[in-house]
Amino acid sequence: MEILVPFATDAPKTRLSPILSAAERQVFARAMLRDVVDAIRAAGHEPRVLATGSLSIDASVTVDERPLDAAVNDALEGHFTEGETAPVDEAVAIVMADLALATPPALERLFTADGDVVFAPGRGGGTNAFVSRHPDFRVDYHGTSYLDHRDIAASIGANVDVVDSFRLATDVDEPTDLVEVLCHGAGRSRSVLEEAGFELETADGRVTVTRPDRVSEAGPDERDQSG
Ligand SMILES: Nc1nc2c(ncn2[C@@H]2O[C@H](COP(=O)(O)OP(=O)(O)OP(=O)(O)O)[C@@H](O)[C@H]2O)c(=O)[nH]1
Ligand SMILES: C[C@H](OP(=O)(O)O)C(=O)O
Repeated sequence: MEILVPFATDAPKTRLSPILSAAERQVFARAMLRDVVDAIRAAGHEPRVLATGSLSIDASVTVDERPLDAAVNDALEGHFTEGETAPVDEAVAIVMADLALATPPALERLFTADGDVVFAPGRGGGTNAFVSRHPDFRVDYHGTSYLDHRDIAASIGANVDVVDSFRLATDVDEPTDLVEVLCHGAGRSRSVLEEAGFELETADGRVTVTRPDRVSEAGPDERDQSG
């Protein structure tokens, strides 16, 4: 199975800017990417990173500067048209790079599920990962992409399966998502947060993350600029 991991190299994870500086977001995004690559490998597959720019990582990297949909759709099309001899039933998977909780067993469930298109939906309406065995399936990310992708699958007559997985549904987009990494994560993503001083905080029965040694009026980016 061909497995692609899209990755935005410049200014990744902007929604984490309230709690991570630009430089920290670069480090954290790369840590998540490496955890995802490792989990895919441990599930028995060799992924290829589909990046917007050059990237130093121990994995195959294809650079495509175009926006996400264009880059992924070109890869999907190429997968099914590449060479007359390519087996028509060979699957291709797209796994997002911000699935910090992804484990080999969770990925294996996705990779082995039946269906022309198999989705691992993300919390909040996104499409965190999918497998396609249908040559005409194309993506339309952002917004409620999971619902849009189901519509696209229906429009081409593809049968759909869905993998219900907490680990694959948890993409790390917002500051509150760091709670999940500290609660359930392992590997580099969690280590980066711990080394940056993040801790879980429980107040009034709610769990958030806090960074006791960095409490400041200024946001992370402002702190960076002030040195
Ligand atoms: N190849 C490629 N990957 C992208 C692009 N935009 C986002 N990604 C990747 O797609 C996945 C999901 O994207 P988002 O959750 O929006 O991540 P992001 O763009 O880093 O985060 P925000 O800036 O907060 O939206 C992540 O693995 C990103 O690295 C793009 O234009 N090209
Ligand atoms: C790419 C996008 O990611 P999200 O913004 O939902 O994290 C999506 O899954 O459609």
